[in-house]
Amino acid sequence: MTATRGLEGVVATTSSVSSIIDDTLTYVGYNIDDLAVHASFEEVIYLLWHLKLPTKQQLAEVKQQLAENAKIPQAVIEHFKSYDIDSVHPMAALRTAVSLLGLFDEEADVMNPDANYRKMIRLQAQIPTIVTTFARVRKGLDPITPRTDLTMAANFLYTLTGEEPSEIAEEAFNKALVLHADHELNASTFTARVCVATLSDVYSGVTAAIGALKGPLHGGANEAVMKMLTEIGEVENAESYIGEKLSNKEKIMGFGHRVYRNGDPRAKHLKEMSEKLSKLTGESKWYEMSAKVEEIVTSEKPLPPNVDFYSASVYHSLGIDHDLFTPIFAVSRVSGWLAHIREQYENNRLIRPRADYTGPDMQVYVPLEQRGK
Ligand SMILES: CC(=O)SCCNC(=O)CCNC(=O)[C@H](O)C(C)(C)COP(=O)(O)OP(=O)(O)OC[C@H]1O[C@@H](n2cnc3c(N)ncnc32)[C@H](O)[C@@H]1OP(=O)(O)O
Ligand SMILES: O=C([O-])CC(=O)C(=O)O
Repeated sequence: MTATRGLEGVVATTSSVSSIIDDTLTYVGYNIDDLAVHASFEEVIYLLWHLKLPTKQQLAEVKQQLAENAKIPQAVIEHFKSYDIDSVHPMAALRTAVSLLGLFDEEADVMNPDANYRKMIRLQAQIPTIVTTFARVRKGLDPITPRTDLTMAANFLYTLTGEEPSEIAEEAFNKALVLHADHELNASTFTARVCVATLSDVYSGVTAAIGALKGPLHGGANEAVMKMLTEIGEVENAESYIGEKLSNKEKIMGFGHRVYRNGDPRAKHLKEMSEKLSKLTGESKWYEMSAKVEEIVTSEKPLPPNVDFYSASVYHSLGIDHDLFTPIFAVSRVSGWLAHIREQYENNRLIRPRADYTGPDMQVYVPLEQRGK
């Protein structure tokens, strides 16, 4: 048995949800470039869960179901007030809150497809509310109940800030949600599938996935990109900052990808949005600095930007706190996790690979009292 480090190139499942072939990303066969320009996030949710685009009526129904289920239990809000909220990363809070949600769901362990679908709606609807409620509670502000007449993109920004977003802010946020929704067998989706393949419940699968998304080699990279841009500070510092990192063999956050070789097709849409928004806010330096970093990195190494790189300046321009960037990734990606969880249940087999043992062999047991200090 020989191990493939990081399972690179290993095909671990079949899936009809999304594909990456020759650097082209599709959701159920629809090119991400079309979806980014034309689709609402709600349409994408329906597409990923039903493997077809909704009719007008189906879209209206799913929107209504999501809107009606967006309120979170008061106990989750009280829970946010029960610890030192300023010392907690919102991804850790989200991971725990989603697990907690499961305790208030009478159907948490009911495993039939209809009950699972109702849980999918509840999780998709409530995760955005958890994120914005956490963000407000830690600022000493009252949580805002989501409105039933707003899109999911608008509702997120509304429940975060208390103000209805501008058209351009809603458009940018919707596009970000569409672009992050699913991505074949990425680390967090794989985690979700491994978890539910034991026939564990949907809440366990999503909680596990949030834990995997949190890391800076995956979803956590968008916050790390913003940290880097903040450290660079001004466009003219980019050259020396990046040069030093590269010569120290340090990773540049937001660059590189396990699957894409010629670039992440999502990045150009976020780059365009980043430029548009940073001009609009009069703070063009974040876009300019990002573009400069891209120019420097790509001239040194064959490492194009990934989805996390320009999403950082997009969210910053929308006035969002930097540590909420990865939770926003989860707000979108939960749609993909749930689609994969559903697919896993439909054709389940336990996921249990092998390890190539490299530890010591033929050891002789020494009694405790003979082992020295
Ligand atoms: C939504 C997402 O999850 S997108 C990815 C988000 N993560 C990041 O942006 C973090 C930065 N990027 C990375 O760490 C990597 O490119 C990953 C994790 C995305 C992909 O990793 P892998 O396919 O395992 O590549 P691996 O880490 O083995 O790197 C291969 C080589 O490229 C280099 N490399 C890869 N990414 C980078 C980077 N961002 N900056 C500098 N060098 C890099 C590595 O140092 C390594 O060089 P070596 O062969 O000389 O040792
Ligand atoms: O697919 C991956 O490895 C990471 C990624 O880009 C994503 O999850 O969107």
